[in-house]
Amino acid sequence: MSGETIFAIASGTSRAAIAVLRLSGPATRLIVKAMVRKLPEARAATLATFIDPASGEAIDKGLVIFFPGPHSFTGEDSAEFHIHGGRAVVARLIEVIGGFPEARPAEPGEFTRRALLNGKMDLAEVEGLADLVEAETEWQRRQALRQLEGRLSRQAEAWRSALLEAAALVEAEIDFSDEPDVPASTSRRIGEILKPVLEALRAELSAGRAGERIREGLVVVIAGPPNAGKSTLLNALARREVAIVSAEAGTTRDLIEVHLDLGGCPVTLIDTAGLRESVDAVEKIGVARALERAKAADLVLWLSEASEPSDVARGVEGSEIWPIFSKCDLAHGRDQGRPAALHISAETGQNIDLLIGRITDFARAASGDGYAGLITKERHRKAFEAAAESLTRILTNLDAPVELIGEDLRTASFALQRITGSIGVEDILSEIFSRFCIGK
Ligand SMILES: Nc1nc2c(ncn2[C@@H]2O[C@H](COP(=O)(O)OP(=O)(O)OP(=O)(O)O)[C@@H](O)[C@H]2O)c(=O)[nH]1
Ligand SMILES: [K+]
Ligand SMILES: [Mg+2]
Repeated sequence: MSGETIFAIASGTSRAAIAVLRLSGPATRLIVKAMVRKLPEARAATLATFIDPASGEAIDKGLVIFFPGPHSFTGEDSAEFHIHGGRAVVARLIEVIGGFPEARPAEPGEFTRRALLNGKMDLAEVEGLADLVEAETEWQRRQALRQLEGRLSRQAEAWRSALLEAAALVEAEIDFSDEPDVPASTSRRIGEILKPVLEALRAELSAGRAGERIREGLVVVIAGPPNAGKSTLLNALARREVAIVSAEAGTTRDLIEVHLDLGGCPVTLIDTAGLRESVDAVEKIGVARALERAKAADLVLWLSEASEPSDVARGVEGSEIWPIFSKCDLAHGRDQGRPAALHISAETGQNIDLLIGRITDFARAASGDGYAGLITKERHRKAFEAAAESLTRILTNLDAPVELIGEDLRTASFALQRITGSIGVEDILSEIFSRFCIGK
């Protein structure tokens, strides 16, 4: 694989002042030299005229940076061309580089894949990088950067070396002792080594899904009867006209999503079709989708007009549901005496900021107030749980036969190794790299 030299525009496809083309692989030196006449100093941004080696014609003037392997992102020779971002410039450069028989366009995430294969990054760090590229809020950015910088990896490795230390004691017993039982001093020492690891694992697991919530964002669904003002509320919360509003019941059919950043906390707000028994085939589908999303939501804003009997959350039991009364600017909306619920008007803006404040508080609490623990994905949690389970078994029965202790140590160690990807990662790799963009 590393016999091939790959290239891609790493700066996205939209028009911009500057575009960055990335190149990595053994033919990098040859291509750079051919295009700027001489190999530039390593790792220094160098002004150069890029030429088409076939005709000698200038393509553009810009910066070239050469990163000799192994001290590069991918671990192999690589380079960046910073060119003007015009479509014709980019197209010509791609054409010329693609004309080298040694070079081919990169697959999504292929630069990072090479970094992983060349040991420049481990799996948890790659996940952090993918999350950083996708981060939309400050909390997501910070969490992703911590993982990219190796915080999760280092901790998993530290725990694993403690397990190896315990395993060495167990091995010594198996090799050198004829006794079926572990001497008390050895099992005490094993307990001393493993107890803090188990406690730390349990502390991490006690944060629930906070890290995953930060990564994925909280889902808040606006649901309720037709014409309650759901789409109007979505627009008010998003502060732009996202959904169509009309006096006609049954306006919204599809799910309409907006991404909000509530104090750093990512929230996906979803407007849905008004819930009613409909004979219209399309509206029926809309109602079914609305119910499905509401059931899976972290929070449902159940909106209805104060003048109407509130038919709270039919069919969405199970989620956290807040009854909210709309159109409180209308006279009949006010005198209903429903103090428990929030009365809002998207028309006048009454209590909209209060509602945003409450959703923000809910979202922040549900995602652990910014969370700074290690678990950001279900697979991390599964691995921690598996390790904790094996360690619990050992610590509750330190007098067990050494072979059993050894077996549990191996299981725990494997679980932790899956975090950094030193074993059993093929299934996870394709999932991760399918999310990467071209040029990363
Ligand atoms: N007076 C007043 N009218 C409102 C308010 N919110 C919405 N409306 C009106 O109520 C009507 C229905 O609003 P929509 O936002 O389309 O209601 P919806 O719940 O999305 O309706 P469906 O998508 O059809 O289920 C429109 O005519 C809005 O202008 C409000 O706070 N005050
Ligand atoms: K409507
Ligand atoms: Mg609507």
